[in-house]
Amino acid sequence: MARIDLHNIVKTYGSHHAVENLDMTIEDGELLVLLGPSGCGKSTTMNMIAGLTEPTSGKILFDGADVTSHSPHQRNIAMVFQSSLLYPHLSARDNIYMSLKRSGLSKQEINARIAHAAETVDVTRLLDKMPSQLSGGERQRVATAKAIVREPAGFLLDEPLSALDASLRLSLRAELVNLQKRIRTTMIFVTHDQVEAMTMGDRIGVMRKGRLEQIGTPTDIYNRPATLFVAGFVGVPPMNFLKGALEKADGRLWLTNPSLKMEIKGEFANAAPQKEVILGIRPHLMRLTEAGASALPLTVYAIEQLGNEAIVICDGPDGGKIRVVAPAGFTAPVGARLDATFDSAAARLYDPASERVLAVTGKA
Ligand SMILES: Nc1ncnc2c1ncn2[C@@H]1O[C@H](COP(=O)(O)OP(=O)(O)OP(=O)(O)O)[C@@H](O)[C@H]1O
Repeated sequence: MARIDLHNIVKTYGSHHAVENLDMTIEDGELLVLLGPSGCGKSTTMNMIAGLTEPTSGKILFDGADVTSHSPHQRNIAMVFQSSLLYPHLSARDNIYMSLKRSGLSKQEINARIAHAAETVDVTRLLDKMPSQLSGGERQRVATAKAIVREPAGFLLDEPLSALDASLRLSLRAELVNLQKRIRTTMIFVTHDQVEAMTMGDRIGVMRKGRLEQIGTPTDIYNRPATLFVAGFVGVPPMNFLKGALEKADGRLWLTNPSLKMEIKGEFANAAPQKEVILGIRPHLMRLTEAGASALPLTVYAIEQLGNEAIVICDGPDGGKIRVVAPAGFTAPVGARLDATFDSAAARLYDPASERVLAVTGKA
C-alpha cells in the first residue's frame, strides 16, 4: 500500500501537451477515479505512475520516496487494462502464477498466495480452466487475481470494464469496490463514464485537455462543480445552463435575462454584479408549474419516460435545451408551452470568461 504524490507533472509529445502541471495526491488505501473525455490524458497519467511512460518534467513519489526514474518492476504497481490479457495456452492457475514467477518466493508460499488471491476474487473453482473456457467476467476476475497475488503497493485500472456488457459491468463494478475496501490497496481507476466514477470513487479527479479540473468526493463534484466543464460532464441528465446578467437592486442580487428576473439567494447572494453570467441548475431541482413571476418559459421538445420518473426535454428561452425531471408518466404534447421554477439557492453561478464558479465574499 502506498500514498502516491504527483508533483507538477508535465508530459509533452512534440508540441502537444498530453498532461499539464498535474498536482495530485492519492491517499494510502484510497480509490481515486480519474474521469474525463477521450484524449484528456488519463492513460498517459496512469502510464507515468506505472513507470511505462517517462514524464517530461515533474516528480512522482510513493510514500514520500521519489520513484520518477524507477522501472515499472521496482515500483511494484499492478495494472489491469480494458481487455486484460491472459495467456491463452495457460490455465487460470498458471496465469496467476506468471505474476510470481520471478518473485523468489518458495513453492509453498506461491501456492498459498495463489489460493488466497483466487479466494479473494472467487475464482478458486476456475483455477484449472483455460481462458477460452471462461466468460468475460470470469476472465476479468482471473486477471484481477493475477494482479493482487503480487501484493502490489497500488493498483492501476484503465477502463477495465468498458469491454463488458452492461449487466456484467454493474456487478463487476460492485465487486471491485468491495475488493478494494477489503484489501485496502491504493487504487486508481480510469474511466470516461461518469456514472462509474460517481459510484466507485472515494474521490474523483476530473481531467480535461491534460489538466485536472477538480478533485473531490463524488458528492462534492456533483453538488459543487468548480467549473462549467465539470458541471456539464457529471450528472445524468446533465445540469441546465441559463445565460443572464447579475444586477443589484434594492440591496438584493438579481439574475435577469429577457425571459426571467430572479432574486439570487443562498451562497451566491453576495456575488459581485456582472454583465454576463451562467446559472447552472440540476434538472431534478426544477419543477414544472403554472406560469408565474419568476418562472422560466419552456417549450416541450421531447419526453423520456424512465419508469420511475420522466425527463422533460424543452427548448429554453436562450436557445439551449433545458431538462426537467417530472413524475413518472408526465405527458405533454411536443411544442406545448410549460413553465418551470426552481430555488435560486440551489443554483450555481459561473463566469463565462473563466468558466469557473463565481467567487463569493461571504455566506448570505
Ligand atoms: N505516444 C504518444 N504520442 C503522441 N501523442 C500521444 C501519445 N500518447 C498519447 N498521446 C496524446 O496525448 C493525449 C492524451 O492521451 P491519453 O491516451 O492519455 O488520453 P485518455 O484520456 O486516456 O483517452 P482515452 O479515454 O481515449 O483512452 C491525446 O491527445 C493523445 O493523442
